Amino acid sequence: MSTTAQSTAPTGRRGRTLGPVLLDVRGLSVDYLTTHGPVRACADVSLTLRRGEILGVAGESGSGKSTLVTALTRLQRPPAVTAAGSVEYRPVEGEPVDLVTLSERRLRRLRWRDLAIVMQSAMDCLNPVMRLGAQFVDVIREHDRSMSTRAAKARTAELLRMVGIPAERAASYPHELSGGMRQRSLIALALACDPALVVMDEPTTAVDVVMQRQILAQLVALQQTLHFAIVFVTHDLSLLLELADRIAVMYAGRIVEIGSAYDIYRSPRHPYTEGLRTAFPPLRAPVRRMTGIPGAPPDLADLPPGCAFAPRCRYATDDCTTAVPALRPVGAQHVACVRTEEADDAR
Ligand SMILES: Nc1ncnc2c1ncn2[C@@H]1O[C@H](COP(=O)(O)OP(=O)(O)OP(=O)(O)O)[C@@H](O)[C@H]1O
Repeated sequence: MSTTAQSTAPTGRRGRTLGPVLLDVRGLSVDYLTTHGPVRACADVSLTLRRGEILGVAGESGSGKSTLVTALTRLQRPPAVTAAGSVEYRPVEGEPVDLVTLSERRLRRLRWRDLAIVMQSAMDCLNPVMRLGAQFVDVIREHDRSMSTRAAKARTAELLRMVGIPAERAASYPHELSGGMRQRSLIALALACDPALVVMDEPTTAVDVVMQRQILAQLVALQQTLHFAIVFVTHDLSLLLELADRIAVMYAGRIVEIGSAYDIYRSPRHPYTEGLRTAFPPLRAPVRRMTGIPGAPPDLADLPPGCAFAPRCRYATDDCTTAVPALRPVGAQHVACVRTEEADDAR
């Protein structure tokens, strides 16, 4: 059965009006084909993303966040294969397309111009032997052949300035920039062709906390001006509580809770979300002792029966081991837990 988590809310945080649905993901499953058989790292994920919305994806290391977003953008590499599901992308003009089955040629046309991705490590994405500006000009001109090199250079300067990098740094090689500048230049590059969707996989893990906050503040400001949608992946729930309109929490390859950042902050309904929230308290919350979630995430090749979180869950009973719980509406969120109501009483 497909687990569905639709957003019907027309407004996001800060009272922003969200546009129509941009991405409609249905029953997406991704397997890693290993010598011991397939390992499902993304299981039956369904979600929608609206124009201008920021969706955060949170979860511990190994929960399947990167697998999900690389499958969304069709950037997964063997041994990963999309085993089931669809990713419907609805452009402003033209018919919706399923990114899972779209031809490589049509997909190439969508990249950068419709969907752009910012990965964890700028060094893996930037060409080390090419000056920064030349890399921008290449991307800009590949998608707009009518633009002169001169105009593309002017656009590069504008993009760099947008993220607080002096335009003359276009002449630098990536290794001549600080880590923060490299990450910011990747964000600028992602915005080069004015995409409707930017997917970001831990885009600030390589920089220190102060730089991280600066980059995120800049990102929010840009997003409010340019209105692109963001799927933002991180293990740090506190960061998403500040940034995202909605948050999807992943555990063992599944979405276990999805809801508005406000609701997830105020009243997490899945015991795993509750644990994550305690492990990553909101930045502005009073200081208190941080506690991790006891135990470790399961081996995806050897999942426990029923709810994969049950062995670590303080509310678990035998009921939890009979079947994988489906996402269901609980209050304002969707939660995959059969014990939510009982856990609420115990909280
Ligand atoms: N190349 C691979 N071969 C086999 N299994 C893999 C491979 N890459 C990932 N996996 C499996 O997929 C799971 C999810 O990995 P993924 O990188 O999507 O998690 P993540 O939540 O993004 O973690 P992180 O925060 O560490 O990047 C891993 O725990 C592992 O079991």
